[in-house]
Amino acid sequence: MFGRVQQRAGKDWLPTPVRALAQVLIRLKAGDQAVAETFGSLAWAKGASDGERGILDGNVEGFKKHDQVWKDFEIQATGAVVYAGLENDFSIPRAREILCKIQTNAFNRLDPDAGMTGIYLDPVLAMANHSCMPSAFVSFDQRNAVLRAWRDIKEGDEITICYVDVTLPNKAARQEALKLYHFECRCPRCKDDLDVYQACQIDPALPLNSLSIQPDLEKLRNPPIDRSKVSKEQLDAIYEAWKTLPTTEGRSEAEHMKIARKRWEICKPLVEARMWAIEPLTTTIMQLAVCWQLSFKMVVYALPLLCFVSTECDPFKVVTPFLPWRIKGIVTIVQMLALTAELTASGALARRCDHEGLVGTLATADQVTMCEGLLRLVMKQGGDSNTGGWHVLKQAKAMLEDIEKLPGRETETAMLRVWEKDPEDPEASAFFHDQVIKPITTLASLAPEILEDKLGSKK
Ligand SMILES: C[S@@+](CC[C@H](N)C(=O)[O-])C[C@H]1O[C@@H](n2cnc3c(N)ncnc32)[C@H](O)[C@@H]1O
Repeated sequence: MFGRVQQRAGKDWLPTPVRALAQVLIRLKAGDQAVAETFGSLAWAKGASDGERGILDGNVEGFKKHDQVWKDFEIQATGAVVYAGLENDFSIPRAREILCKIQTNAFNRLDPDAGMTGIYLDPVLAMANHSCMPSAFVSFDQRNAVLRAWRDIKEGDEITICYVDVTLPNKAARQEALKLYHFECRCPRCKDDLDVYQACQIDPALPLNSLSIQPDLEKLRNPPIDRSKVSKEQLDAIYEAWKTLPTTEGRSEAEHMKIARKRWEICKPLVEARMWAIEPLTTTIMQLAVCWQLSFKMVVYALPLLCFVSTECDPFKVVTPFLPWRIKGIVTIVQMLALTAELTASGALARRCDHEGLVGTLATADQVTMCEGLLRLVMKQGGDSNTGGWHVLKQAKAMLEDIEKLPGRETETAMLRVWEKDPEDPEASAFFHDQVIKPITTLASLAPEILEDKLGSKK
């Protein structure tokens, strides 16, 4: 098939849906029973009106209403049939219906590391309906999909998942992303158009954060924000204005800073309302942190920003602490702490950073214990959601093993091991709080001032 594409189109690749459709057709022709039960029998796919239609729903009537999409599907169906050499086996309209089934039921394999990396279809997982406040989520571990509870699920409760990026900023953005599923979401978040703070407050997963990098449940229940400073209309206007600015990908640090200052200016009302978890403010901060991580001059400043995003933004946006995004955020903090620990030990920290509060906090914190505590948290949160292949967890495990080999840390390691076994143990819990959570919270608290200093109008 790829040989034909190369010959006819001079390309060595095919769009993902075309490849997926071709795979279904080839399997059908080869007599694969499971594929026939899922997508429709061979007779049906050939055009017979009395053939079995398969268990998957394709929303064909819904797709037909979108002229352009319907035409694109025809081109894609033709491409799959022709390039697979199956012109004499399948009718294009039926191939197009199978494509509708694929589009309706396949997961975009959205990877926290690599972004979009193809699609995944499993007929059982495909039965889960959507909610923007789901009870479960699917994450990918190499070629496996893992369905995991987002919160406690009682027997008889519906298992729902979020079909789109759960961190999309508002109802309009989620509805747009859901367009091709042909339904209007009526979940509690959409019904009352709740923002992330309001949605977090009513999310049954909120208490799970007692074992997280943001264990202050009171803060999650009553966030210290001032909603009166920014209206709903303003929120939308900020998001729209932000989108008109150039993106920061692939830019030099100087160019990124220029754009970040404009973004900061646009986000001012959100900053004043301390609504850090509302987009586009979180992304502004996170992208700046990523830029600073690669900068010789600013690398130390990336640390408080990352702590800030992990404690003041992510828990509101993604309420469940063991979602890959949140775990990855913690591992990134550990990587940064490994660097600042080295700078602190060699005495180079003060030369690389002129922020007294930041230098002082790092000088008094036991950064290795912070790393070890965070890594044990990651292993606890991430360990059983995963079949073992996610490289972020492998990395965390390797870092933890390295720390365990360091001499003279027996007391700290012993205490953290007690915590890992029983986070409620009073002594171990107090140790974890003092040595890990407290310094992270202090580092995070420096971020607003650093951001204003580097991005504010006086610059
Ligand atoms: C992957 S399928 C889910 C399984 C489907 N309900 C079934 O019985 O085959 C996706 C389709 O289910 C329907 N659906 C999913 N979530 C929904 C929701 N929250 N409200 C209404 N319809 C929904 C939509 O038609 C959507 O295109």
